[in-house]
Amino acid sequence: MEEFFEDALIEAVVGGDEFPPRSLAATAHDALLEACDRLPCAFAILEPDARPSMMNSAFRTLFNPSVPVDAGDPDLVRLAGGDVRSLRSVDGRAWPVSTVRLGGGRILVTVEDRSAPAGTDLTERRDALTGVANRVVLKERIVQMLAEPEQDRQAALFLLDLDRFKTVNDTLGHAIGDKLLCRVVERLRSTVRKDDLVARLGGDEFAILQRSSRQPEAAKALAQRLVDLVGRTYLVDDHILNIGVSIGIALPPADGTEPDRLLKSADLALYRAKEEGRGRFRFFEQEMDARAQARRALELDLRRAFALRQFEVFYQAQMSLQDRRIVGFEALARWRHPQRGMVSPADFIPVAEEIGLISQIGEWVLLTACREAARWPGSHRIAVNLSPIQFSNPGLVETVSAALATSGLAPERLELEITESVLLDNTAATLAILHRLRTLGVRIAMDDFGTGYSSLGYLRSFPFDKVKIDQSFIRDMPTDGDSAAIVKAIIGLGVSLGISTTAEGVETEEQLNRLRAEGCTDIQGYLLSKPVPAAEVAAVLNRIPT
Ligand SMILES: Nc1nc2c(ncn2[C@@H]2O[C@H](COP(=O)(O)O[C@H]3[C@@H](O)[C@H](n4cnc5c(=O)[nH]c(N)nc54)O[C@@H]3COP(=O)(O)O)[C@@H](O)[C@H]2O)c(=O)[nH]1
Repeated sequence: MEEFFEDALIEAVVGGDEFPPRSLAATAHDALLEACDRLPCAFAILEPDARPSMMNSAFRTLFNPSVPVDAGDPDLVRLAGGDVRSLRSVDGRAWPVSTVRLGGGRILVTVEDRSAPAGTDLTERRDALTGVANRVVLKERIVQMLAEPEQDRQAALFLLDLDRFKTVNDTLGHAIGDKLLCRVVERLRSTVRKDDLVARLGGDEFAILQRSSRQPEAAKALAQRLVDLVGRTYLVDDHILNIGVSIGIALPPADGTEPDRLLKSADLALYRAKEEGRGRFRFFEQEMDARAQARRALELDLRRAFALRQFEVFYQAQMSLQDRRIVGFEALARWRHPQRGMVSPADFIPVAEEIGLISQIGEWVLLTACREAARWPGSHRIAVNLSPIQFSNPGLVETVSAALATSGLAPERLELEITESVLLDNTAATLAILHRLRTLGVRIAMDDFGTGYSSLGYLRSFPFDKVKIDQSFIRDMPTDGDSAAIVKAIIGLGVSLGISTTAEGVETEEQLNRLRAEGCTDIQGYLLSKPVPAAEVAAVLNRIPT
């Protein structure tokens, strides 16, 4: 009874296609279907009129028979009548089958591995978890499709990537993640037509080969349905889960006449869909190829940049509003490339994060900044940015500790800036790392505050030393009432929590005066100084008193 009320409450709050809540019988039914999908054989149960009333995914993948409402699948009718002992799969191969008469005139049809044609293993052709076709089958189908006469070749290749699936897996565990994947597959299957193929390529990546003569309209309609359906709420073992899907679509022959080229085009379109904010679909466009090549060239240059010593660290002053003295500097990475010129970290840091170079760059910036700051006159603080990716590196605390030891910098002079996204994933582990860093004696600042999702909760979860107010609010403060109100609220929060506040991107005296009037403790921005090379730090210190 209690469970009913809880579920009814969830239903009222969330809505979605998985509600009303599933009963125990429905859950058992799900488990049975999942078990059937995992059996090392393909099977179906035929009604007396040869209508398949149940089939596992392997059977559907191989034969794709007419759906239950349609009694007319001729192969199944012949099989039920005992006229044939084999079935032809969608790729044209004949598969020997066994039949067993069940009660009520039903027939159990099974295709087992041992009865597969020579050289073919049923379990090797489908995904073990979800039962749908695997990459091998997908490629075969693409090859077949591309070999068809042009008028029959109308198809669209979809590549799908689930949004936020990793968070579910990481926070709730793989068992829930696996169940969620099976539910996603159910929805994909329910959305496609009989002639379409659903395949799992691994992890949370899926593909659909859609057959329709109405391209691109049919692909667009299916993509819209998929984004809507996959994005609806799921209830898995009492967990309410919300994920989304990003989709890239390639249309043959324009986007590829070879399977690999077609897959690549769909992949580039998927990449663009993710780049544009996820939860959407994109068709491949030729321009994506040029961009991908430019991006590959950037990656190659970035990989070489270390060996060629093209990185530098610039420093931007931070000033106390109480006495207008410099209290510290932020270390900002710079990449000086002989042909590209000075590449902005806004452009290369995300690429470095994606290709796994960020920890190396981050460590180098940290050590360089600590070494240079240790040589400055006075005891100004040095702030260094930490990428969220660096938190998945198990040696982060040791790296910081080694940088302090090697440089001789006093720990209290080092401030590590993290963004809210660090706390988004795997919060318990991240908090443990933050506490260990704090134990070293370093300060921890929350960067770009106000741009994330649940800023207030994060401020409660860890005793930050400083909050940096994102420069977008400072820029808009004089003209936009909402930004001014947000700045005021963040400063007020800092005062109440005893955390200092640094306004980023201060460019005018007007902004400075308003920030001081509101009680902001420090500022950073072009008004004081642009980021400068190490050799010019002394000049900044001479210009602005310390
Ligand atoms: N993980 C790491 N991230 C890094 C590192 N070095 C930089 N970054 C991040 O890259 C983003 C872009 O940095 P950058 O181009 O250096 O821009 C910084 C300032 O130059 C800019 N700024 C400062 N004052 C002003 C101003 O008055 N006007 C204006 N238009 N821009 C200004 O703001 C950036 C400082 O940002 P923040 O770190 O949020 O304080 C940026 O997100 C860097 O964090 C690195 O080593 N690792």
